[in-house]
Amino acid sequence: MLVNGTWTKDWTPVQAKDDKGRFVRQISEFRHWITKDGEPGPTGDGGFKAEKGRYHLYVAYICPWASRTLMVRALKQLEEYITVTVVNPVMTDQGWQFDGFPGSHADELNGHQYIHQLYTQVAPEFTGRATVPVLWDKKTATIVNNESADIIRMLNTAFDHLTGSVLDLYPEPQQQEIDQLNASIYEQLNNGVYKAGFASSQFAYEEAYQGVFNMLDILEHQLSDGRSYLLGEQITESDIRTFVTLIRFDAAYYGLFKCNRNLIMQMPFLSKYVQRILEVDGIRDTVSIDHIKQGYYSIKALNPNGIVPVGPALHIQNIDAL
Ligand SMILES: N[C@@H](CCC(=O)N[C@@H](CS)C(=O)NCC(=O)O)C(=O)O
Repeated sequence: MLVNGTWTKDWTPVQAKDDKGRFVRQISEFRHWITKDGEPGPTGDGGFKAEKGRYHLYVAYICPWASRTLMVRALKQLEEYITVTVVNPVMTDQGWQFDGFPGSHADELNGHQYIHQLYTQVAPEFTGRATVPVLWDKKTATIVNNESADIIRMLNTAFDHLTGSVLDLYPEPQQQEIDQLNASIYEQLNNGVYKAGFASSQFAYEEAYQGVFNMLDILEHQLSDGRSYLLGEQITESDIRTFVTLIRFDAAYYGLFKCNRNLIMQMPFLSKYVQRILEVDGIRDTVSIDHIKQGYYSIKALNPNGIVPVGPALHIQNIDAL
């Protein structure tokens, strides 16, 4: 991580833990919003008007938080509006690195070797972890936002007048329901798998494991009435947040993070749901199972020899082509 703008060696995945050995995630620092007219959003400063070609996303295919921004970019037809750089999936002792792996890119925009250099370019005294996603403003050469929850919400509306997109992932009448569902999905599932994987006590691991499968059971049940998406026939933010964890589950979390009561492919409604979302236009391109496996299994603290398991055989259609 960066301390007063200087990279401290020996990257470790655990950011902080509480007195019971629970994994604690860092709060994101850059919180400006792109808006239709450049007016300030709910947090941060104004000046970030929606414009074609002005903004850029730095992402990792391994990262569920970054992937949700890619999903919304695809669903909201923003591919022509926001450019993307994908980092190398294998974490180095200087964190995320550019280039050198099939499917990853050089940093053509800023010419850096590591993501942490973006942070110090903008904030020379930055202290904290250099995370992806990073939403970058090419015009003012700064970080707009590094919190994926904000990024997916701003992308849902800010460019609609330019793109003509009518898809609303956070429709007004369902906002309360979506917020409630998102909160439990985040706590028990999205971050729950990390809490299981990075637990530093048996207690913290088991608590997280229970949460993960409790949430999966709830979602499996919710889908069992035949609905297409969690809240009905319309895809929403909650589906995006759920999908990014489900698509990584069998390939990485089941093994590496010890979330091993069962695979997602053993849960019939959830497997069909994953397949359904994967088939939505543009989504398949946001997933790389190769990056996911290589990336997670390169976390030395959990897998010192870096051996990547061959299985499990994934029963998701066409997943091998990803
Ligand atoms: N709150 C952030 C979390 C992002 C995050 O934790 N990203 C991880 C990858 S999955 C990261 O970049 N970690 C690098 C590090 O911790 O040094 C978001 O949702 O945007």
